[in-house]
Amino acid sequence: MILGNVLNIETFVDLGLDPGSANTLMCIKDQGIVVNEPTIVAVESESGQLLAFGHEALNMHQKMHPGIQTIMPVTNGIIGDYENTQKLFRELLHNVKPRILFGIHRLVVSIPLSITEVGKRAFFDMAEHLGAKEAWLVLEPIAAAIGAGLNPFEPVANLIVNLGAGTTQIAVISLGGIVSGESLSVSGNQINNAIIENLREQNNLAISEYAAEHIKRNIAATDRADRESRLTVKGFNLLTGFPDTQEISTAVLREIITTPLQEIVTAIKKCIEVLADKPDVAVDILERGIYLTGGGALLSGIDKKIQSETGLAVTICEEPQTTVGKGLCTILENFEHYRPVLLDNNKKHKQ
Ligand SMILES: Nc1ncnc2c1ncn2[C@@H]1O[C@H](COP(=O)(O)OP(=O)(O)OP(=O)(O)O)[C@@H](O)[C@H]1O
Repeated sequence: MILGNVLNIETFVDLGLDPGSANTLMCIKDQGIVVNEPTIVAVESESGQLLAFGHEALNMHQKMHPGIQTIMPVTNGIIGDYENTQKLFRELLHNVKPRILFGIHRLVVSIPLSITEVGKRAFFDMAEHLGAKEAWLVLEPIAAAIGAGLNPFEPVANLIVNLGAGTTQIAVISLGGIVSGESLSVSGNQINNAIIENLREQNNLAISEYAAEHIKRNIAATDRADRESRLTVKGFNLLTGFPDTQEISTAVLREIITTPLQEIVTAIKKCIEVLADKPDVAVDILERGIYLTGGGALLSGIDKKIQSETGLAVTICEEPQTTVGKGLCTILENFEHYRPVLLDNNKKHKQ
């Protein structure tokens, strides 16, 4: 409830949290996405004191001196560093506008398919530390399906592929559950790593994560989506021991990212192949195709690549990096309707 437009303060809110390996999104019921920041903090190495978070910390990444450390506390969609995740979420919440006066009533967090019971417990503990009265979890592909405007309860199967930074989540969803699913630890980060490793080995050029990200955003997954050209790549020449600039053809760079992309395509195919004993589900997928969500769906030509390898139509969802966040908003706004797809911590919720 808004306390006052003049004060611009909320009392208790229902909050959605999409804690990605690269980006954290938060949404508030009836207000949409209110936070979209990189999942990173910068801390003082000795004391661990927080110096910066989100975009500001990302700008410091890989440019620090030994006195400063940057940490990406969420790994593959699960909490890797509890203390720094908590610091980050607290700061992000503190910056939410309109200000939250008393705290969180209901918190819904998206989690990857591969999460363990310990991983779920970490999110429930985090919710308690953040002062949430109720905590709920939802599998990321289900939140993505809802965000894409699909009805997860329908007796019709939908194939969702969420291409994040740390994981690729592939799921066939029908009747509110996962018919066939796979959580692959090959996604945007692994494509960047392939670029970094190949240029180091083949060109003796050491480049930053930032440079690899820039390259990836300027090449395509298939030659049919790419206009052949050359990219200027700056880095450190390991032979001369000096900074260096090299012109590298997009065809060569595209070849470098083929291996991780092929692993993603193979995993999608496997998820479809296990449907041999469920022909009706397979027919639904044939008719409806594949829905791509997550920031990785923005890789130029990835739809064409998956389409040519699977023979299925591929739809890239609008603003795919926010599809899960949009799904969380929809869940908060229709909580009782979506409750069957949510997991709680089996504790009695505080009144
Ligand atoms: N234009 C683009 N071309 C290619 N890749 C892109 C583009 N824009 C963003 N990405 C990639 O999208 C990924 C981030 O997507 P997203 O924010 O959905 O991931 P995340 O939710 O943080 O990760 P995860 O779900 O794995 O925990 C990064 O790997 C980034 O490189």
